[in-house]
Amino acid sequence: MSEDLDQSALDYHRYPKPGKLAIKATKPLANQRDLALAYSPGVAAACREIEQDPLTASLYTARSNLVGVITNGTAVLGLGAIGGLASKPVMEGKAVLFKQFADIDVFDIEIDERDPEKLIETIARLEPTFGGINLEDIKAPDCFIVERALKERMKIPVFHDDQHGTAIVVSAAILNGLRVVGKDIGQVRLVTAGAGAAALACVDLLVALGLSKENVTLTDIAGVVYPGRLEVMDPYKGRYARDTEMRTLEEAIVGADIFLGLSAAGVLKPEWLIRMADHPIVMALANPEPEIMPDLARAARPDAIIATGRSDYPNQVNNVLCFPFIFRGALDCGASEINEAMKVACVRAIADLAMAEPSDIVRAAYGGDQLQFGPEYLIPRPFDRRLMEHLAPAVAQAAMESGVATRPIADLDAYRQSLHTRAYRTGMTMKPVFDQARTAPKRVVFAEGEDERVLQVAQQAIAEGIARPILIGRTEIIASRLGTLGLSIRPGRDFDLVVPSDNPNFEHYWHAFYDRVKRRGYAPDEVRKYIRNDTTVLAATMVRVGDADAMICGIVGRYSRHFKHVEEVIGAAPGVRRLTAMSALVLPGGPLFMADTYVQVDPTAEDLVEITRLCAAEVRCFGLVPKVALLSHSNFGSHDSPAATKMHEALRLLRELEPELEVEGEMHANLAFDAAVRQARFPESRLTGRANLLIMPNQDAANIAFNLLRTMNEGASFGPMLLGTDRAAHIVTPSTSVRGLLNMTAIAAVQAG
Ligand SMILES: NC(=O)C1=CN([C@@H]2O[C@H](COP(=O)(O)OP(=O)(O)OC[C@H]3O[C@@H](n4cnc5c(N)ncnc54)[C@H](OP(=O)(O)O)[C@@H]3O)[C@@H](O)[C@H]2O)C=CC1
Ligand SMILES: CC(=O)C(=O)O
Ligand SMILES: [Mg+2]
Repeated sequence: MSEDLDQSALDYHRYPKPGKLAIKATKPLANQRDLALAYSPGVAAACREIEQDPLTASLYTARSNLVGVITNGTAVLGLGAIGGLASKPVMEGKAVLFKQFADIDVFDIEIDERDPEKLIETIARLEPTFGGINLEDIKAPDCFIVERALKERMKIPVFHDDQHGTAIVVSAAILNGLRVVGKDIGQVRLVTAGAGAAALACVDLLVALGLSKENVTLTDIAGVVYPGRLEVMDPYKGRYARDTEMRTLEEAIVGADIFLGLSAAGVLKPEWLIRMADHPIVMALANPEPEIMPDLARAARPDAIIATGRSDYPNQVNNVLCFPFIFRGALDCGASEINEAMKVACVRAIADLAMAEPSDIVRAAYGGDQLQFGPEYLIPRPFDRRLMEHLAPAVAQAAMESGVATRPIADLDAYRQSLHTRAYRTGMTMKPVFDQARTAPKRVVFAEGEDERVLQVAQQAIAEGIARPILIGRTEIIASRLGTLGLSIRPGRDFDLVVPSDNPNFEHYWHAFYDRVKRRGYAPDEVRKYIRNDTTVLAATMVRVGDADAMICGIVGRYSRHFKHVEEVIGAAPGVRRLTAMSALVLPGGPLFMADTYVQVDPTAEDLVEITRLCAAEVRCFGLVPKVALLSHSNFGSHDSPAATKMHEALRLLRELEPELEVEGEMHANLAFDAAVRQARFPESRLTGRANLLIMPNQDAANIAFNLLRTMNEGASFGPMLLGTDRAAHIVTPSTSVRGLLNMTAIAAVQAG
């Protein structure tokens, strides 16, 4: 790992609060009454119910959505037995993945105990706390003993992620790899590097899926596992001992179709690859350094299909693709265990999803990457938001069919639909935008380049690879603030610096600005002053003449002042009548966009149509299908005030101009979110589910609603995004945070592309 990545990782873990997790209350506790309900005496009612019927724990406590990620720190990634305390960042990390990918809550538990029997005793006693147990990074063969004993003793799913999570993802990748190369699982020969937790579970599952046991050769630190071997042996490896003269991986790999590495860095030599069968599958999955780097493997065997556990190469085979989603399905149907049928269902669902036609939404989420099933795309990517709705129902169905579901799901289609909605509210709103920005980083100029938030964002934007920042400001101020903040970026090397008082392009810029505003009452002298003193004018002019691709201003001063200059210098794109501002919130129900929050005070019906179309196009950049509600005090024609009539007229025009757009109105705000009430009130509604874009009748309504929601919810907000401009330009507000500014940088960079 580079020193830079190390330092960034340390900062990530340390600031603004140490660690990656916190506990959040889900019920109000604001007054004496709340206290009486949450705690004594009210809480006793919930206790009594559970005492009488233990299944009601899923109704009155968080247990049914709570997983324990439990380790003793004896085989942490490829780092070895580093102990419970040092393993805590990994376990907190697993917890965050559970939450972000599948909305599952986790307590990470690190236990200082190496004796398997004592470990079993400790974990078994935690059953009242959890809906499921995810064992992590416990060394082989202890992990087999611990898992088997806990499965027997506990009535909740116990799942050793390094074994089964890995095995499920590896099996999906191998099944699909064999499809690509046209080989039959019953015929192929597989050789492993590693005979520990992950490797043995992979081989077990592959054998269950049709791999012939006779075609498997295990190798580990002592070479080939054969009958009678004494060195580092255990009965678990012994099950695959092969009667052969071969003693080394170098010998065993000759003629093999599949190499499965779950061992250590650099174990596989390129020259050995040459002796594998045609079109070999090479899975080098040791973390963080694989058994062979993909470039070396590719050079030795151009016909190979190659996978690693890393995110920086194609075909990332990592258990993160499995554990959040298999637990989602298991928890939702109250499964008492995760059995073989559920694992196989998960394998098939992962494999099938990779072969499904990628939607435009998924393509957008990966910056337009070609996600076509083939040698470089064997299994879905971890950020594929379809994973939860495909995998969890398949797992739940298998649990029900195999009789282990204590709370069977009556309507799987409705369940699938609810997961679809859930997948879009798990904090990944900005992901598609960042991915798109990364594909072709743009030059983004910041008018307030001396601001500390801008300096931090500049460093992060460079690290994220989303933009090349241009900062407007004074050399010495920026240098001193970079020092105070401990930031490593430097002008010239990492970003460009434009000093207004010493600007070599001064002549060029003031002429360009003058050209734009000479008919707006500006005199040449005044224009020169603006270019020297007003950094918003300077930034906008740079974008206008092509010296920057996008701009961000507004951290200091009023929105209206910045807007005036941006409108003068950059103006509207051809075909756009008026600019508009859209703001966004990330709410528990998913992202919510609103317009016009800052620019158009009282838009006409025609203006509202343009606002809706500009905003809907922007919503698509977030990988979302726009669902638009035109809001009003009137409900489907219940009032005929001018404000209600213009919303009604806007809908009529939108139906003509954008018949494909899912838009409905005019309606009360609650109907935008509550599909059932909407359907009862107006059965012909063309809006389905929850609206994600609210178009308000005027700026007062939009701005007030946005600020109310922003204050009352803890969720992130971003924007305002200025839409309809001829070049990408955004005016943020003085209260913007570093994260908000970084988001706007990514949005600006994407628009500039
Ligand atoms: N991509 C993914 O999703 C996952 C990757 N992994 C990675 O797989 C590796 C193994 O993990 P896990 O099974 O949990 O750990 P274990 O400790 O249970 O097993 C490690 C195995 O690798 C063998 N081994 C170690 N060093 C060498 C070497 N130099 N040459 C040959 N064999 C070697 C060990 O041999 P011996 O038995 O003789 O000691 C043992 O069989 C780790 O790097 C881990 O990060 C694990 C889980 C998921
Ligand atoms: C990915 C994982 O769980 C491991 O490497 O241990
Ligand atoms: Mg692990």
